Amino acid sequence: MTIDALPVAFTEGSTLPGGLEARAVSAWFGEHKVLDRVWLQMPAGRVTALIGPSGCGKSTFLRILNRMHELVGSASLAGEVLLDGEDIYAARRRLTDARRQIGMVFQKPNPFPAMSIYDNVVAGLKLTGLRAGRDQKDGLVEECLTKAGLWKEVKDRLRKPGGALSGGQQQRLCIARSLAVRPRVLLMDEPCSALDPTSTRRIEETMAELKAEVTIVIVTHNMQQAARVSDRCAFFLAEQGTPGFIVEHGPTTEIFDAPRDSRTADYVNGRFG
Ligand SMILES: Nc1ncnc2c1ncn2[C@@H]1O[C@H](COP(=O)(O)OP(=O)(O)OP(=O)(O)O)[C@@H](O)[C@H]1O
Repeated sequence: MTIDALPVAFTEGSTLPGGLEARAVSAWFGEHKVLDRVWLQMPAGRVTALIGPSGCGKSTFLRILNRMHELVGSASLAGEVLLDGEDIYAARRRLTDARRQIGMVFQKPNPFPAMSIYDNVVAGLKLTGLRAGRDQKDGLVEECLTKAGLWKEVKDRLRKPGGALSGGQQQRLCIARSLAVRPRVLLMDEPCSALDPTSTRRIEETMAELKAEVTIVIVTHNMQQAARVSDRCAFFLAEQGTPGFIVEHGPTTEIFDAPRDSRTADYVNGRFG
């Protein structure tokens, strides 16, 4: 497939692609059950934040959403993950398709340090089997670095190594790299926890701009960040050694201002976790 065959942007008023839905997702590491029947809709065009205390299964759930959980030898899961209504775990679906359609940005920026900024952005094309000519690549690099809010800072040094950028710039480079294969969904696992407040703000602005064309699901421990960036929130909890589950989910304003469950109120107000 060539890069041109992939969708670029969506016209206003159209049904946005990129809706993600978890149905009765449970997860195990060996015999240890860490998630119990999680149901969650993550609508297209929205930022969904996964919040909850350490160890309640947020990262595991995020990794299930793009089939990274199965990379761990002892890991197993049950349930379905639907992307635009189709189960990404269906037997006929290829692993590489799920990973291309559902990208991931990690806690610690992980560009290829010796590779140039330019080559970092286009690195995913080869891995996912997409072909692009030189001009297409040039256009793609500018487009993705612009969307990631990095173009102006790096346009005159695209051949410099990715590892020479600041931590915040490296994280935006990783976002640009994820965007280059035109994902429908971007998963972000605590993407700002290693960054200073200014870099954090830049990433949050980038998320606000991106969400119209890429569905975003973010794990964050920072309640102010969840309140600032997300449209919807899901509160996970694992009580006394039991597997993680969702206590409640809904519009972010409701979760923060009028939660139905007292445990949610305690968590978002910093009384535990
Ligand atoms: N590779 C692994 N092997 C075995 N157990 C694991 C593995 N990864 C996570 N776990 C366990 O799964 C449970 C959920 O972990 P997970 O990292 O998903 O939680 P989390 O809510 O994201 O935590 P944190 O907020 O601290 O990142 C924990 O009990 C953890 O110890």
